[in-house]
Amino acid sequence: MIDFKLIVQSENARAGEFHTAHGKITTPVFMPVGTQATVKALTPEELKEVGAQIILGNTYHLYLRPGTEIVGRFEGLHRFMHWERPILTDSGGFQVFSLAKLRKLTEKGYQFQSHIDGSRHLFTPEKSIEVQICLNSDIIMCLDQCLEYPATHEQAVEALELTTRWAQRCKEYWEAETGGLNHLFGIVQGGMFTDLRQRSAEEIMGIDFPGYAIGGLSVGEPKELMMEMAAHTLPLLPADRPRYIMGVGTPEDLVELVDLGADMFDCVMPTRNARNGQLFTERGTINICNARFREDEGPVDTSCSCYTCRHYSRAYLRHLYTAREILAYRLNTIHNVHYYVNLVKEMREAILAGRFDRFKKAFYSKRQ
Ligand SMILES: CC(C)(C)OC(=O)NCc1c[nH]c2nc(N)[nH]c(=O)c12
Ligand SMILES: [Zn+2]
Repeated sequence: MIDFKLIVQSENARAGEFHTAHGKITTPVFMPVGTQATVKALTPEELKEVGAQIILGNTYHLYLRPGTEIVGRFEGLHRFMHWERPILTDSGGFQVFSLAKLRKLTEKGYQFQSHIDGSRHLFTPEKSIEVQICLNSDIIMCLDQCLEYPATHEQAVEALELTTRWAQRCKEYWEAETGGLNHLFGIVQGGMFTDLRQRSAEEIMGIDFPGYAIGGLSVGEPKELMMEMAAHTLPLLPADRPRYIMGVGTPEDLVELVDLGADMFDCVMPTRNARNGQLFTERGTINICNARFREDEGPVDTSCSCYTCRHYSRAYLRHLYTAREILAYRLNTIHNVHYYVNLVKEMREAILAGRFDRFKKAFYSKRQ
């Protein structure tokens, strides 16, 4: 079982820690996304330097390419990609829907055609767990049905009921196959309906998992609706287990959700926006290609201690980006991932010091 320890709770914000087969994780934690066994543009050494504790991989992508046979040769992802710290793998559900062609959802699982070579596959809950065990990831996710937005109450009921039946199948297969080498997290769905979020949470908790994720958010709904669903669902989850909000979010989202009691986050924003020239600072985001940075000798953010901010000016980063130089993507990504990892680290420190409210006020006051 998981040894999640709550170190302090101020209001709803929590600081905790738990162990995995590849080391300890302190929460709140941000997980950089490394979909195809790499956090794009960074080496594992650079990831460590920016403070990443754990990264996310995607079962759907790695199953299709390079495939479990090759990753299995290296006894899993860690040796294959030279990352010795924890890895969380997503189960493939929502990737099938956002990437695969000609996909069909049946009781058995997802039927789909690979977006790479058109080959046909059936991804069942058991198959997803089998692949994640082969990847040797430290936290594995149930195969769920992530519902698009908007959806009717009826559609949300169907999706949460399937998600519950699949969660049961995932747990049974996981118990038979590993019995605890890794942590299997359940995923709560229920669309944008508080009654269904409640029902999904109760059904998933009824199966009992080491940790719980809230899925189906940041699917295009208004921000206040996302926050309403999170605010309703988070307190329902057991206090002694990690709570993971999937695919979220902006820096503001992370501050709000930690305040509501969330512990774990993953999001493509820091890495994807870095490649689009959008950089995060304590005053908000900047687009580095903007002409106003042409002669700016200052760092991206004067309060940032990352490698990029210690050695390079905005003028140079703007030059690299407008010239589409490869180094632009690397330096931008180092800064953005450091920003996100550092933000949750500062929140943890504030919670431990009993001054999270002051932290939150200061966070917003700088972003006027
Ligand atoms: C559409 C985007 C990616 C913006 O957001 C979501 O889909 N957000 C929800 C989400 C992200 N990752 C998930 N993994 C799984 N298993 N299930 C989910 O619901 C999700
Ligand atoms: Zn920086």
